Amino acid sequence: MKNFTTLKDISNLSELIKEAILLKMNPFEYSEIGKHKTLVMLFFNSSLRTRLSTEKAAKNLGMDVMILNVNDAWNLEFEDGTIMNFDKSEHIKEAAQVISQYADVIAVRAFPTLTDKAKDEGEVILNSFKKYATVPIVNMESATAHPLQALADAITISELTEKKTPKVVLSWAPHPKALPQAVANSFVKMMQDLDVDFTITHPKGYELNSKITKNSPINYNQEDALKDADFVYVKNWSSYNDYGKVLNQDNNWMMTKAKLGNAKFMHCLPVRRNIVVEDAVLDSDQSVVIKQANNRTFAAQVVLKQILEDL
Ligand SMILES: CCC[C@H](NC(=O)CCC(=O)O)C(=O)O
Ligand SMILES: NC(=O)OP(=O)(O)O
Repeated sequence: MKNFTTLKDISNLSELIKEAILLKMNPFEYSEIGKHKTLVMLFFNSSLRTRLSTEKAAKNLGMDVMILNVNDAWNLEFEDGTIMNFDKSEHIKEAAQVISQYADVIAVRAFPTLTDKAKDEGEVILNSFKKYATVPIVNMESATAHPLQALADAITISELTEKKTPKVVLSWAPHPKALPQAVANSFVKMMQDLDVDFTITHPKGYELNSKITKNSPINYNQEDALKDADFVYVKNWSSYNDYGKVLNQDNNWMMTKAKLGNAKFMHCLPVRRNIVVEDAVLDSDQSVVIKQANNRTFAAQVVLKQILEDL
């Protein structure tokens, strides 16, 4: 594996999931493979799970890890040809090459603007690192994708399903802020690659990019969509078509025990209790969010292992 920036970088999903589960059973089996190799993790935005699980994954493989909150360094310019006489001190061309000298692998988190759709869809930050860095790049959530989360989600469903083809529902839920579509996008793409009966449910106006949802069924009636679900994945996202807007905060879309039926509840975390999902769900044995978050380590570890093997 060269880079891990989108789910397209996965050559064999079922094998990757199996390998991740084996790593989970014996996390230090390959603790020599990363010896004298350095992972540099760059955060343009906040994180708890991604930061800690990816560092743990790297260290399980024997890697050294350096972490930089990029906003603590110089303000970076990403446009070519800019006369840099304003608030940007360094161009990505220099920054990416310099960091590449300190790193064997660079991981980047950079959320969308949610105001400039072209810039976000163009994945300017992530693709600038891919263009100017001279080492492999790992996406720790970019403007339109969160592949490490989606891989952990797939591992979780594969481990916990009691059926060959479980019914999986992605349900929108309200949130006080405008959030990215990245997690939802990658989950949709991942479910399209798994043997699941997949449905998306959200209010009108929250359609995700149709180039991603393709022919996955969309049901505007949440209750109907949730019928007989085995896994319910809840996530808020802001409008794609009315880009970055919060059109609806209807708390009738909050996930409740009554709606959940016998399904397992999934969420990438962090989650707003009693806005996105009621306490009773999170505090029940139907919630698998803690197991799901644990699988972030092994999603990152199997990706880093495959990148290290191809260095
Ligand atoms: C893994 C999720 C990261 C991010 N979530 C948030 O920004 C939540 C922020 C909040 O609830 O204040 C998102 O929705 O993409
Ligand atoms: N799920 C996830 O990526 O969590 P963090 O934003 O805490 O990294």
